[in-house]
Amino acid sequence: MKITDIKIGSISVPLKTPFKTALRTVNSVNDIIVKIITDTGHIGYGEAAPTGVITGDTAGAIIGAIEDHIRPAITGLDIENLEKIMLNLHGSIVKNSSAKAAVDIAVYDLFGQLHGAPVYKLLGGHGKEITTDITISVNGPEEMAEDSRNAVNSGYTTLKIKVGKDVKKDLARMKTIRKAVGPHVRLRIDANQGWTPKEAVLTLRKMEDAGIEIEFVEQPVQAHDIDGLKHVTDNVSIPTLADESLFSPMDAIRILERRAADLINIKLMKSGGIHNALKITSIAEVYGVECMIGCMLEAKVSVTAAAHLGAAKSIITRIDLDGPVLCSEDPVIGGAVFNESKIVLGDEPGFGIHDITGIVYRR
Ligand SMILES: C[C@H](N)C(=O)N[C@@H](CCC(=O)O)C(=O)O
Ligand SMILES: [Mg+2]
Repeated sequence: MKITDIKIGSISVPLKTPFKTALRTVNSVNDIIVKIITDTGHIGYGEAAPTGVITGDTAGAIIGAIEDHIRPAITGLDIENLEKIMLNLHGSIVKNSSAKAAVDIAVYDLFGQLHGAPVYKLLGGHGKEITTDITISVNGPEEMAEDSRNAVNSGYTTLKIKVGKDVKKDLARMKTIRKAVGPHVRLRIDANQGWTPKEAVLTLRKMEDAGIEIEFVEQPVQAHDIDGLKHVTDNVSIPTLADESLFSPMDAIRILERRAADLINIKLMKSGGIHNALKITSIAEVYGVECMIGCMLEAKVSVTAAAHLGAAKSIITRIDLDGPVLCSEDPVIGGAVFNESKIVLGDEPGFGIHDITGIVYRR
């Protein structure tokens, strides 16, 4: 099963409601799709999310990285030799983790098809059903409380609350939401780098003092500020989780060796795909640190791939794969079934993706 071509296209899917974080406001998922074609007629699908404010990757840069660097480096290689493909993929260009993720996902889709098995079984096979949280966008306290109540009524037992925009309002946001949903709903918060280390400690301590139970705080401070992240970790009881600070396996070693965070968030768009994400899970196992598997604003191709990884590895104990349920349409035929908080993986080989509607390929 040799790679003969990589086609590149794009999809645009409107969101149900605007997605708002401390970093950006978005109304639709506009992602790059790759389709790897083999000499045996098999097709592997992948997806890249151009999340410039987090990865630095834009749509144009993703297309350029694949066309000018990745495609020439892996065309002609046999899917049987996954190791060689991954060496060439990751050696073809530095950074560009989203472009690498899209191609890595499509290659794993083909690897599963080659072996006649769903990818989660090839990666460890821990389980085939997982439960995701849902994100509550950052807005005024009352609007967030209403969104939280609606999510709980739809069956979500864990909410990921976006904060970090206008620090003075964050305590009010959390008090109002906790009151609205009651004591039994799990609340995790994501500041998306919106606080200084001092603001983070002060705000989180106020939340602790107010008796607001919080599962963990995600990325309280700027991505590069590992000292600041450690300062928060050392000075509040709420566990911290590194997101934007941790892209690569080397980042994982640096953060875990210093005990700068209590938990880590793996995203295929940051790690450059499953190959490196597996290295991060192994590092986390060595340090005994549990992981979350997360996503950017992504549609069902790449989130299905992330779900297979999340289902395969027992060190991944938390799931933030709500991209597809935030979308108002699903252009992907096949893949995992996303039914609100429940994600069920199929038994078809690879990722079980059959087609994507409304896609325009470049060549
Ligand atoms: C969509 C997911 N729940 C999420 O919040 N992901 C990111 C932000 C993604 C984006 O801006 O596209 C996160 O920070 O965890
Ligand atoms: Mg985050």
